[in-house]
Amino acid sequence: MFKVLVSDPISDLGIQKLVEATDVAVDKKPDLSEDELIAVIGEYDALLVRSQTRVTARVMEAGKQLKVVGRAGVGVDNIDLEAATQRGIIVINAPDGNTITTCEHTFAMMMAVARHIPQAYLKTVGGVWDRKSFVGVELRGKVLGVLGMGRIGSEVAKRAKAFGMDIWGYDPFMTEERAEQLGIRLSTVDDIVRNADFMTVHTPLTPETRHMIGSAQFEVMKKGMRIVNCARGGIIDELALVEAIDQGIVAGAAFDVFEVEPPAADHPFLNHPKIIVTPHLGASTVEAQENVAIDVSEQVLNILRDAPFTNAVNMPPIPATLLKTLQPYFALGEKLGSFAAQLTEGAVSEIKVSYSGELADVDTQPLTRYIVRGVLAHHLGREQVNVVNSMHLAKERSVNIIVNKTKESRDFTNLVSVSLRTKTEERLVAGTLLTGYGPRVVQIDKFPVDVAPEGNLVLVSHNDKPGIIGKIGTLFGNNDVNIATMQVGRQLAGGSAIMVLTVDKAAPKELLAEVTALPDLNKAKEIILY
Ligand SMILES: NC(=O)C1=CN([C@@H]2O[C@H](COP(=O)(O)OP(=O)(O)OC[C@H]3O[C@@H](n4cnc5c(N)ncnc54)[C@H](O)[C@@H]3O)[C@@H](O)[C@H]2O)C=CC1
Ligand SMILES: O=C(O)CCC(=O)C(=O)O
Repeated sequence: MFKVLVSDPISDLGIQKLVEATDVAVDKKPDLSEDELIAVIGEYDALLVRSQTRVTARVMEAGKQLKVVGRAGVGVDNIDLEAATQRGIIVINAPDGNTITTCEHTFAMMMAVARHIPQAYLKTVGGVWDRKSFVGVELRGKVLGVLGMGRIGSEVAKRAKAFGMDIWGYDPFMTEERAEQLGIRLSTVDDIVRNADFMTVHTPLTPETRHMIGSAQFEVMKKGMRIVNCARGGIIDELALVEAIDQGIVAGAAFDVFEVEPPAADHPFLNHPKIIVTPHLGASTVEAQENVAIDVSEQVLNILRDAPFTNAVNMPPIPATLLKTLQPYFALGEKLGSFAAQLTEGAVSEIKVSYSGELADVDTQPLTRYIVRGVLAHHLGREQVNVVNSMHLAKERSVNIIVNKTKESRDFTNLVSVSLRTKTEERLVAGTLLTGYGPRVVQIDKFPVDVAPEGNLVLVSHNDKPGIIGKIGTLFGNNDVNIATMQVGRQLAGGSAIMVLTVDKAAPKELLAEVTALPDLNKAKEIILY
């Protein structure tokens, strides 16, 4: 008999299939503290959660029988994925079930902020008949900026059209064709910030999206903008937003999510007259909670019964012998993918992977998944993309994947090359495993190099002229950024060349701008490899 623990409020109807299964016993224990959960988790095979239960490494460690953690919802930021993967615990989510519900909540918030509904309600029930203080604005004819055009962002855009809004969208994976299909204007964050009347965010929280709207954006923002966040706290800098409202830049904001949940009693959003809030209710409808619970229950049953399953957000099993051969390449593959993604500008439409040398004889599919993960995770977030779902996510975004194999591998026993195609360019990064040295990047575009793919790198493209290295070294020194290694690659003396620097800390944007402004410099770009 399998034992399943449900530790958050999850729809009864949704988990009916689990409850009725003759080989499963379900216990519901909501509101457990971490220690209470640790005390009981040892006897369970599966754990079902929403967003309240924090499934930490300690919980996983105590879950000696635990085979699967099911998240009834999208975001898995309350689950320690690394710890789960290390212990072979499969983590699954239900990515589709709450899309419409969250989109509708976004609209509820957008309309509430446009018409001051919560503020007017409070006054009216308090006995004050005040019609002057709450003059609102129409949605019709206004520019709506949507940051993140995935499942929820796309549904928001479709509905906003019915309100007669002019929709400007930004997503690193959105192509012009997709924007045309949706009838929206493919835009940039900067354009949206400068032109939108309403802005809504629908991205995951990643190092790249954290504070993507902060003081720099508020400084140039269109005056009178109204901002909605029903995605994740932290995408918009909370303190900078309050300042922007108080300075009259932002007219109002509606937030369903907070950087820390629940927010402290003295959080500046609470009691602010121009900010309305809900307690992370985006997915809280009867329908969505049923949908996500049904999806996740079905997958949990499949996993417990050893049947095929979908929507795993961490590692799948790979046959032991294949794993032995491929494992050393996984980190290299993911880093090459990430390197190539950071090098490339615009929406990626094709990922071409070539395996040369000894890799030509083995099933490289699991490795391709790592490479695709590296490419996609740069924009989608590492917790959202894994080796189980990376190919599926690429397909969903119409990214074509081509794999070639050849026994020939120039001077290396093995060579993995990853090239990414966008509408305007094709960029290539190739790497190898060198015995005794580990992963190395050996080619960037047409230039041979030899670089360890880790930490903070700066890639400089320039003309091969005397004195350039010295000038760059001086600028880095002046900015207190220590250069650990420097590699220069060129094809012909005096022609175009690249320089790859490994640096001890992130290079500030201003420094990169100074380097780019040097004579004979084309571009300086930061590449971060974890
Ligand atoms: N408030 C709530 O209760 C709920 C919140 N959510 C949250 O909403 C967010 C969106 O969910 P979905 O649409 O289902 O996810 P999704 O994965 O379908 O879409 C996210 C999109 O964000 C894009 N993106 C990544 N980095 C970006 C950047 N720097 N700039 C612009 N776009 C970027 C991705 O390319 C992707 O298309 C997630 O954070 C999710 O956790 C989801 C459901 C309920
Ligand atoms: O379970 C919930 O209500 C939270 C939903 C959510 O934020 C998500 O699915 O990402």
